[in-house]
Amino acid sequence: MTVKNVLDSATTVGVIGAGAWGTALANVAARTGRSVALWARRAEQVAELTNLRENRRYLADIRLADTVAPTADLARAADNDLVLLVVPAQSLRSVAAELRVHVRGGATLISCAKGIERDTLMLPTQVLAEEIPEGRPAVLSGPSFASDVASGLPTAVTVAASSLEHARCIGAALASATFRIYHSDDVAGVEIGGAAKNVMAIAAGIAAGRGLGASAGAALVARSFAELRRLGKAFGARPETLMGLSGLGDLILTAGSPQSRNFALGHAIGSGLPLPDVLAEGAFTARGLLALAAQHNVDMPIASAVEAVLSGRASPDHAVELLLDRPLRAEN
Ligand SMILES: NC(=O)C1=CN([C@@H]2O[C@H](COP(=O)(O)OP(=O)(O)OC[C@H]3O[C@@H](n4cnc5c(N)ncnc54)[C@H](OP(=O)(O)O)[C@@H]3O)[C@@H](O)[C@H]2O)C=CC1
Ligand SMILES: O=C(CO)COP(=O)(O)O
Repeated sequence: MTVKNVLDSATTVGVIGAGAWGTALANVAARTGRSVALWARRAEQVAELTNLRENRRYLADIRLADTVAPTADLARAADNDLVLLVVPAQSLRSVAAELRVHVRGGATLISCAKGIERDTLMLPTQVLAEEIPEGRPAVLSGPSFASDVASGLPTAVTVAASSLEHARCIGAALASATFRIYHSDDVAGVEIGGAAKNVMAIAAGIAAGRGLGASAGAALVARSFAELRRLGKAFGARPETLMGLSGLGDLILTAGSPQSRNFALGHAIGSGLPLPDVLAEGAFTARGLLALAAQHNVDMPIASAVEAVLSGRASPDHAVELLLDRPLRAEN
């Protein structure tokens, strides 16, 4: 498929994964007038989506658009020009491996997951390139809660691909009045921001749960961004990407809102409450993030504190003490 016909009005869309984000993105694609196949792995979920036109477990009170066709048939969702992969980062490889035989050569594969694969330290588009070499990988990321997007509230995200023209075409194919899509060719920059901000949002939640106050919260976000920027720079990410929607924008959203599942996990840890049973990608990415940082000689004390708490090596209070005990230094 050429980049040109990504823009074709006949371009078809498949969404792999019917959680909160996959369901919201299926509705987003449907807004452009396209028919969308939405794949869920469980037949009973497909039946519910088909009969109720609602995803009660993951995105309650939002009506599934009429042109979204739920399916348990992976081939049906994969056999499209644009395929959005919206499963957790740690499941992406196994899903992509199954998908490969069904994908059209040259199909655009858009990773919508935010994380780092634990065993390989790969970013999601690297996993896609390895598992489906016939596809053309891209990433969609930015500050965007599924429920906001599905409710039609204004949202802006970034799509990145190795070719800027490819990214532009994807953006043009999926954008709508309330879903603005900026384009970029800084794929690693966009993916690092999305992975790191989830870990930082856990730190912000822990601080809020411990009652450390708004000033500490702001300091934590600023110093979290310094860590994200240092790691991004080591990967060759552009400063405007890191300061843009997928970096600073998403950090501000998730580290500042109890609506974030990563923040909510941190808040529960900090306040000693039962942990919420939701997908908090930062918990699966913290260790990989630190391993990548170590490979690049990048200091990430906040991410390190989060990992120490998650692995049980430090209590939240001890982690805070360690951060406050660090030597005073120039701000960078
Ligand atoms: N929610 C949001 O606001 C946003 C989420 N994202 C990212 O999107 C990704 C998905 O998140 P989200 O949709 O919110 O997560 P949810 O927890 O809402 O849903 C996860 C979905 O993935 C499915 N799934 C889990 N494991 C597998 C597997 N091994 N094979 C196939 N399907 C699987 C689940 O199916 P089942 O029900 O059968 O377990 C479920 O449909 C994450 O990386 C997240 O960071 C990005 C931006 C916004
Ligand atoms: O990535 C998100 C918003 O941009 C969703 O954040 P949570 O996964 O923390 O809910």
